[in-house]
Amino acid sequence: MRKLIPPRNIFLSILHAPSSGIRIPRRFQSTSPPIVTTKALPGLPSAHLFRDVPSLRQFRNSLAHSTADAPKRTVGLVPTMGALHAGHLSLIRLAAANVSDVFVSIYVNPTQFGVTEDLSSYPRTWDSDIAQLASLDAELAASKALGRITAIFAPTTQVMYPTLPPTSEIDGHGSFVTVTPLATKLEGKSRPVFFRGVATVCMKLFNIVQPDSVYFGQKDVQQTVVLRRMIQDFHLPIAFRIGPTMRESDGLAMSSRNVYLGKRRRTAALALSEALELGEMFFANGLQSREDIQLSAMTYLEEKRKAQEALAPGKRALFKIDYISLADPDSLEEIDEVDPARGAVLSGAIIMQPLEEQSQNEELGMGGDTGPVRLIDNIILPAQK
Ligand SMILES: Nc1ncnc2c1ncn2[C@@H]1O[C@H](COP(=O)(O)OP(=O)(O)OP(=O)(O)O)[C@@H](O)[C@H]1O
Ligand SMILES: CC(C)(CO)[C@@H](O)C(=O)[O-]
Ligand code: BAL
Repeated sequence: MRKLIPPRNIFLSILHAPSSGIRIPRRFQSTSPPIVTTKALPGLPSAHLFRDVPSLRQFRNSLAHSTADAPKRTVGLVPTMGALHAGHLSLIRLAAANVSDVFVSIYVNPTQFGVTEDLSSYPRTWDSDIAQLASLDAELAASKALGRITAIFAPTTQVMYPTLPPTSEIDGHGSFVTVTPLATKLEGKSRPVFFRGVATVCMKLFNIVQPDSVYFGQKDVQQTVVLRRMIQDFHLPIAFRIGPTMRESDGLAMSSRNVYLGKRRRTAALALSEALELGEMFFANGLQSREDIQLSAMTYLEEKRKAQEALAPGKRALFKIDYISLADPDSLEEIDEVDPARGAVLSGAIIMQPLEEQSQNEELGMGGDTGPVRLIDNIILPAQK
């Protein structure tokens, strides 16, 4: 069985990276994909795999100039951490509707994981990722979409952090992008280095790829707010696009981390999307106060939590509630009343606890439901037109 939280002493295991002389802790080393510079991928006839910056830049530059028989091409970047699912694919489809060349990055960025978080066990599913991209690219070709997947960027950590080993320590050294106070709210309260890591790696990806547009999912709403602010504040000439949250048929937001949920935890986890839907329903019926929206959602979620607590250990899936927030869509400040001209973001986070007792033949998730799993979700309460 895999443990989700790496033991602290993993930091004692330091490996030597011979080509640079930089010592990179094992937890920051990439295990997959194969080390190559650029090569064609099976099932992806128009795509190249890049693992370093110069080769990708060369390819990117070749797209920047029109020739007598070909117009200038446009590049859209979809950053991911792999373990692809329909949410990621929807962003690639959105990109392909807007640009000629879709670049997909697959990189599990160490600096956005806190020292006790699930970096070492984060799902890495390279073969399945490539198979899904191949089938999507065939779909794009058949549908005559504007764009195709033409580059997959899967850098190593040495490529992404060329001078200093990356750090997840709050006071660690390195070149970082910080976006405050946005990054300190909500997710940032529980994951203090998270948005520093996200903003830093996205700045690197944007500098390397130089995309015309970038595509992010609504599911990670605070990430979109932080990155949009970063693009604005640093005058990056990039269009920022957000794709809607893709959900399972029962409403659970798709997430790479859902693979850790066996049937019992997955069923209990629905409480989060249901609570947000309840708040949304009140808003849709004309209610605008925090009490009517945030408090109703919170009360519903708390009742569901207590209902699990009341069950026997072999039957229940305990979870902790981190927050239910009703916030302004740009500042993420908590609000008492939704301003109809601005709308609001209703968001939440819960932490599914490990199962205490498992029954025989129980359907378990990856890792045997032995580690905590953080789940987030949100619903946009739209501004009135
Ligand atoms: N359900 C979804 N619908 C739409 N976009 C999504 C969904 N889930 C993730 N994305 C987007 O895909 C991009 C890459 O996300 P990432 O690789 O971290 O996957 P993830 O499912 O969010 O993983 P995690 O479980 O770590 O949160 C992000 O822009 C993210 O918002
Ligand atoms: C944007 C991102 C790829 C940066 O590592 C990651 O935070 C994600 O997948 O949402
Ligand atoms: N989708 C955000 C990546 C993370 O939770 O680390």
